[in-house]
Amino acid sequence: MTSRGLRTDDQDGFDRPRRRTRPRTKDRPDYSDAEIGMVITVDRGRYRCLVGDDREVSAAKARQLGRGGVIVGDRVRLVGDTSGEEGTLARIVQVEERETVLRRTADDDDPYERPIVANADQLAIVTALADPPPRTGMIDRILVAGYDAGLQPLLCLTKADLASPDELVEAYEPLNVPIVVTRPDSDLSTLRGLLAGHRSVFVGHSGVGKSTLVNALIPGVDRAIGIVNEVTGRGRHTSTSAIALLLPEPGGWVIDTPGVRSFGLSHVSPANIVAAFSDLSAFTGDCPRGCSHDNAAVGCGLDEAVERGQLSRRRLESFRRMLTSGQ
Ligand SMILES: Nc1nc2c(ncn2[C@@H]2O[C@H](COP(=O)(O)OP(=O)(O)OP(=O)(O)O)[C@@H](O)[C@H]2O)c(=O)[nH]1
Ligand SMILES: [Zn+2]
Repeated sequence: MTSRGLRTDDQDGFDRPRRRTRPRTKDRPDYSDAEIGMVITVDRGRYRCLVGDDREVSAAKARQLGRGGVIVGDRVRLVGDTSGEEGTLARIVQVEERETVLRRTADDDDPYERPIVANADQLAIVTALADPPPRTGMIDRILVAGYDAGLQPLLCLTKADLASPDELVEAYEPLNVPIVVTRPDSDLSTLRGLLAGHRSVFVGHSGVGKSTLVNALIPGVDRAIGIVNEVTGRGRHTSTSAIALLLPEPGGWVIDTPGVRSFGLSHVSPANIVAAFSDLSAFTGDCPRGCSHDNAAVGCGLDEAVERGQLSRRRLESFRRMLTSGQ
């Protein structure tokens, strides 16, 4: 792989190929026979990587990779001591091209993109039915980020012992998003089935029960459950990085992420989101150039499809509500 194949979120930090007369091999070392690992978590500049099936290697980032640029889910080339033995440290010299990147902006006025997870294919939006109360705006925004990143969404409604899921189920059914409802001691086989063979990122507000779910899905894993410390007033669960965890047979990965307060979307374009829905993109071919496809759009092909009876009004409304949350 050449360094031109790199896709990172911190391009400036990377040593881009420059035009020189010196032999190219000097500029672009060949790491194609370096070992490949998957980054499973990041902690204070140390990257824990899984090499092969069961070797966990701690690694630092080579200086040429600059700031940022390596995130959980990345496939990386490792050199140096990759034995994984206690006290050893390998070096990440290259990031393989990413299939997907889930990102958010801290808020919409802050255009700095914060990539969260690489190479996932499914996005589990975890929302509590109560405590904390569900916020559809937040669900919509995470959905938008997921569609933009090319991830299959999945809505996971927790704490059904505290409140009914009916209203939310009704609101999200038109989007054809799979919905799973859980409560303490619920049978998780439907959820397991949806996760099998996928790399699923779990995203949601703090306290919705992500860690509780992960613990139930993966025997032996001990994700800290958020209990507020009475002395410090802060949550005991202070992890700041995502972590990738292997699911038991039939396999797949869960990537648990720290709770988020907001989900900025200034990096997302409406065209990208429409493209994620084949039932809608079929009608946007005749939209005026640069059509925003939202309620304010004039001559939008989606409205015309509703007029002709080819698209349900409810479906369009629910799509537009989601779209508006991304602006
Ligand atoms: N009643 C009820 N409580 C739940 C359920 N699931 C989780 N909880 C409780 O909700 C609280 C928060 O759960 P966590 O699993 O720590 O939530 P989290 O989403 O991982 O939170 P962060 O780590 O801050 O992102 C804990 O006290 C759990 O015991 C549920 O289905 N019903
Ligand atoms: Zn349109």
